[in-house]
Amino acid sequence: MINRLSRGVYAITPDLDDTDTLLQMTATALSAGLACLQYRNKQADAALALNQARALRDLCAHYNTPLIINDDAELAASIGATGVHLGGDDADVQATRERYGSALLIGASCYNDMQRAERACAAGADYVAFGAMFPSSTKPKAVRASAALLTQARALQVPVVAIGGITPDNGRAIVQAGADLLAAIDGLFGQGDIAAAVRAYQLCFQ
Ligand SMILES: Cc1ncc(COP(=O)(O)OP(=O)(O)O)c(N)n1
Ligand SMILES: Cc1ncsc1CCOP(=O)(O)O
Ligand SMILES: [Mg+2]
Repeated sequence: MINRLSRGVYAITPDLDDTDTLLQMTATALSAGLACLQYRNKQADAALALNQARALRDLCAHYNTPLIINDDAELAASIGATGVHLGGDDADVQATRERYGSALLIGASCYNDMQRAERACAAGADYVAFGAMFPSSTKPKAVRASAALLTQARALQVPVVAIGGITPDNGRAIVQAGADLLAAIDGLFGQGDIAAAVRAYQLCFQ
């Protein structure tokens, strides 16, 4: 079982109804080398989410890449995903850890709040995520976080994820500030050449 994410590119899927398109785009990203994939589809009903999550589980297994399910620990556990990502409107980290034990890796949104990150780690989170680092076209109303917070978060001793408006051009400074993983939606799946975009983000870690 994967219990710690490697450094690198953390791709998050866009809201796509068309499962063939989702799988084709995601396979392209996976083939270029991701540290992690998150299935996030805020528009999907339960049947579509189950169908897409299962298909992504099989694809991620082929590429030996961890799959995180956004928002829904029950879905994550039921399909045998690596883990779940939980934010402020989602289930509590501690309750999720108590319910699923070590079966799920748990990631926690910490926005711009170091105390929230400390609480999440104390409750059993396996990684902490901060952001939005920059204006995000995907989530324009997201609160903004500073790069300095990433540096402080190193002390938590779990992988630090940065999210929100991250591009290959601004990502290097974010890695230098302390991010272990760069999470992106539009900078990857909004690009004409998804594999080239993954490789461009990878350069931020060199
Ligand atoms: C890696 C990562 N970081 C942050 C988020 C945002 O989670 P949340 O605040 O619960 O918002 P939604 O994504 O559910 O709209 C994330 N999904 N992944
Ligand atoms: C889910 C989420 N949480 C904060 S910003 C964001 C969206 C990230 O998408 P993008 O990489 O397109 O800015
Ligand atoms: Mg959420």
